[in-house]
Amino acid sequence: MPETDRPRTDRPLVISAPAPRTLDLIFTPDALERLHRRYRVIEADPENIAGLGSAVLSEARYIVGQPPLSADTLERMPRLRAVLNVESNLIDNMPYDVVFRRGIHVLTTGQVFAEPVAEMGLAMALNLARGIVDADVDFREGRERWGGEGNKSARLLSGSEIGIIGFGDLGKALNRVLSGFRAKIRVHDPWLPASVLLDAGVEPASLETVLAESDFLFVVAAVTSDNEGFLGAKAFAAMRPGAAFILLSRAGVVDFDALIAAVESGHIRAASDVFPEEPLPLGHPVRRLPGFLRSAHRAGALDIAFKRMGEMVLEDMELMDRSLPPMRCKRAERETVARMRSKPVTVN
Ligand SMILES: NC(=O)C1=CN([C@@H]2O[C@H](COP(=O)(O)OP(=O)(O)OC[C@H]3O[C@@H](n4cnc5c(N)ncnc54)[C@H](O)[C@@H]3O)[C@@H](O)[C@H]2O)C=CC1
Ligand SMILES: O=C(O)C(=O)COP(=O)(O)O
Repeated sequence: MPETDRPRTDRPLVISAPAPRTLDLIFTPDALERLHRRYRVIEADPENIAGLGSAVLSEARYIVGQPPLSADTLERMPRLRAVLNVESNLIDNMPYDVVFRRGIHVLTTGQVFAEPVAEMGLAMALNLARGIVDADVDFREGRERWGGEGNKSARLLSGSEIGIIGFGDLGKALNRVLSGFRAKIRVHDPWLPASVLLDAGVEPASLETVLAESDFLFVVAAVTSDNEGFLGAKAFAAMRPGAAFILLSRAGVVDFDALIAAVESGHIRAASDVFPEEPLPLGHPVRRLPGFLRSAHRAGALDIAFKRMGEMVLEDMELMDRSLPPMRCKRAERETVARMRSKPVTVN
């Protein structure tokens, strides 16, 4: 039996606070069994980690989840090695200076969403290009237009010019799924050096260039303390007439009223997976806006993605148990962690 599968008598202690996830969501039954075989798992109220008591806090090696932690609580957790957040977004809810000074890893499993979101982005782009959903609705209602008649405003993704705003896990996955389309892909990401983009085969570009030179523009930038609402009326006006604006990260990077106005005027088309309020009120104007394709924050939330989170957590905890560094999850960086502002989901 491999060393990692052997039942342990001295099982390390894990505090479980995975909200908004649950352990059943992120672990397959087999993985959950492996978790319990290797670790003593204490379920916690994420809002009251301090209330767990000193016996638990002093033993805890890992936290699965991203609950708020005070400096006092951290002080009571001398054995803590990692916070594994089972989310994509990092929340500014713990004293990161203390966490980094202590060498505690803060890890995110957000990479699991990259392929699901990229595929949804591709589907949205093709849909905006070919009007598939609208044509289906017309067909159901008996007013379909046949052949070229139904393609008056259709265009090709192949050979087009594409912009990607944000080149983290989502942006990189999007670039991969777009690789068959012979498109020219420009990327704007102010936190990355040009060489990272060039190595990925894309052209580094300013925000102005991606806005002005794209037929399809994908937004997969995280919301940060520096960029809230940075895509507004001026940005939409700078886009090519008829271009497609595809928002996949968070509504917080966009002035949503200005986006609605730009689509309403017929200047651009848009698709979005994310909205300023979720769920969106029934009377919200974007619900009935022609030229706008809506998706109810479904891009990343696939069961296969959630189950990968559990695998990543287990693999990294097992590495750290052997005093090796975590290799599956992404580490929060001391320079940027407290600047992240993407609002966490409330519905999985
Ligand atoms: N719709 C959905 O289902 C999902 C949405 N998301 C959202 O997408 C965002 C991105 O996810 P990941 O790629 O995994 O995160 P990531 O942290 O890997 O990448 C974010 C990228 O944004 C870049 N960035 C920061 N400021 C920027 C700016 N002003 N302009 C352009 N780029 C900028 C960063 O340099 C980084 O490369 C997350 O913050 C999350 O909120 C994530 C997963 C699923
Ligand atoms: O599903 C998404 O949109 C995500 O970004 C993942 O959400 P979370 O970071 O877990 O709130």
